Amino acid sequence: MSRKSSDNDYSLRSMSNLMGERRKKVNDDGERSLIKAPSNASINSQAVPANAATTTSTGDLEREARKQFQQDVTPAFVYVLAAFSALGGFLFGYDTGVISGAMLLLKREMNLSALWQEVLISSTVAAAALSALAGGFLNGVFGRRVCILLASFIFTSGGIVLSAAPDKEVLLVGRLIVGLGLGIASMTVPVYIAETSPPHLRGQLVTVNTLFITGGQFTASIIDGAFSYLRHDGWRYMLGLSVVPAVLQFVGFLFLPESPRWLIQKGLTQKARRVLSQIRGNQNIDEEYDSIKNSIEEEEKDCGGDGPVIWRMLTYPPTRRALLVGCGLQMFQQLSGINTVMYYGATILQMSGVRDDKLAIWLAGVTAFTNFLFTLLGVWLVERVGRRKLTLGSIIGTCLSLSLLAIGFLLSAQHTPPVTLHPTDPSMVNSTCNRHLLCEPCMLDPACGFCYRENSTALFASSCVPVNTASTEKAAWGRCSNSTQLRVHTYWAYNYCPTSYSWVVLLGLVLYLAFFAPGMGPMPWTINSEIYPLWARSTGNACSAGVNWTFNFLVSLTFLHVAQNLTYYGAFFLYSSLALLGFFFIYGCLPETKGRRLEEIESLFDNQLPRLWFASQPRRLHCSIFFTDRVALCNT
Ligand SMILES: O[C@H]1[C@H](O)[C@@H](O)[C@H](O)[C@@H](O)[C@H]1O
Repeated sequence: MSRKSSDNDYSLRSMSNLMGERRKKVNDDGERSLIKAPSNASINSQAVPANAATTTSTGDLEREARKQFQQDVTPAFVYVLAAFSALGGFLFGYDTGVISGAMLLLKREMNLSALWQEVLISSTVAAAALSALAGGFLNGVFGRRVCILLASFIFTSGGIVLSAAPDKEVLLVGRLIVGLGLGIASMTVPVYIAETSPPHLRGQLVTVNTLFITGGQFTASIIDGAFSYLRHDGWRYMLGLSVVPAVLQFVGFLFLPESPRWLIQKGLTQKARRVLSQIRGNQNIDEEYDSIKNSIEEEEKDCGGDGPVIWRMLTYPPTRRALLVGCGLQMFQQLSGINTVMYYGATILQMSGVRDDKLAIWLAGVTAFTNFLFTLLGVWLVERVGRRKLTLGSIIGTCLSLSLLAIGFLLSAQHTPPVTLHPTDPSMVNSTCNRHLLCEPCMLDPACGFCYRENSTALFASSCVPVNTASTEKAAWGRCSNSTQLRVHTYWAYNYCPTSYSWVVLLGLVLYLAFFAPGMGPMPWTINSEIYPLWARSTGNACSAGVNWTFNFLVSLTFLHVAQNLTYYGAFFLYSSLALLGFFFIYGCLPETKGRRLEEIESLFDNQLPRLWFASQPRRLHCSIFFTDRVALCNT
């Protein structure tokens, strides 16, 4: 280290220690409650006396210096912890994403009916919803580290069962096992990262977990694309490869420490001190240790009472409100339709003119990549603009782009091509396909597809014919059942209609991902990892993750039915309205948690829900976090 920088370090460290001493002194004088107390509307900028101006600017300097100091010495170990934990996020994304490509091969090789395909896809999500709830209990009793080890062990076993599955029943068992791992990992990893990160990096590091989720989804689509050429057993590699990150995480966590907060809660104070010094490098940990310990003691007094944690949470107003906000965020994340856009992305791109069916599997990758790319933007923004602004901006953009998507589908439906040929075949007698006179109703009927010819100026010779039950890539009979003929200006459109308005839909899709991915994608996970006090953290995260998986299950399972009943534009207008509802909910209820210590955040929920956010202005944040001695000033 150069002399200059070590001098710098030295002075910053002395300043920090000095500030620590001052805080400690105030604490010793019995003012400790002020760290937590200034939560309510009693403090605002006007309450600061006139002569506070100079104090404030000195305060700003001190604050900057302190921030700089913290940033300069954040030990690399914190990043190692976050990266190994976020492998859980990667597996979340990989295992939910890989199945769509694997299914294309599986349904052919195992002769899967539509029902079996649906069961194999949704069983994992349903198992995740249940195990996320159980994860709350496991986290509280055994700790975060054991739960992450357990999840990676389950992922490994699930991957092995899936890759070796001799029949569809064993496949189902494998998918259920993977779902159990998903539920536990999805609720534990954000909590572990939040509890081990320093406050100024917490949002960013927890958001990295969602970056890993979307990275897992993107990797899954690449692996799907690569192994789709391996017609025989390609799916075994797709499903089995998840074992690699799972084993890596398991081995890594054998050497990584437990969350210091959980250790203090369990009374393992010496061990907690050791872990804190390890993860904070050469920083002074006394202050952080005392603050965690004090808040646990206070929590025990405050939230007293007996009974299961969920009951105590529901009967104690601040945690009840936090739970409502956390679950609401997760519900609106899924109701904004992310997973329908993820599944439907390839079809949307097909509509925009990419006709090659073989490309479909790669096209899903484009959507996944866009989601990943914009989540990266979220990692950059979260500590700059804060959680609240980022989430609000994201959901309003999501709402508008969903409307644009809907308008694109509406325009396509209004200008849908007519059916001009009505070929007869004995099988048509019982088919619904010959009743459709336009492409739109033909496309919405899962039993039919649109077969047509096209030259550079027009579409002609179109018919609505039954789909081949073994493969939706061609028709059951006629021109579009013949792969050779399909190559020469004859096209088979299943699940979409050719349209000249596809660019509107495509624009809507890109804008949707650009708005959703930085905010509504990661923030529900990030915010949930910070809004509950320690005693309620595992249960709160278990409930909110359970809500996320439940709505994921409901939305993806009902999407095709909703589209059939309301048409595609109806479905996307519905998701857009739900996102608007989500905007009002977030506007009224979500406080800013950026930069606060986990121990302080509980006080943000002291107010009635719709007024919550007024209680979270940054000025008070600084009063309460850094200048305990000045809180008295702020309070006068
Ligand atoms: O935050 C994640 C992310 O946005 C994923 O792309 C999505 O598939 C998940 O359902 C969601 O929870």
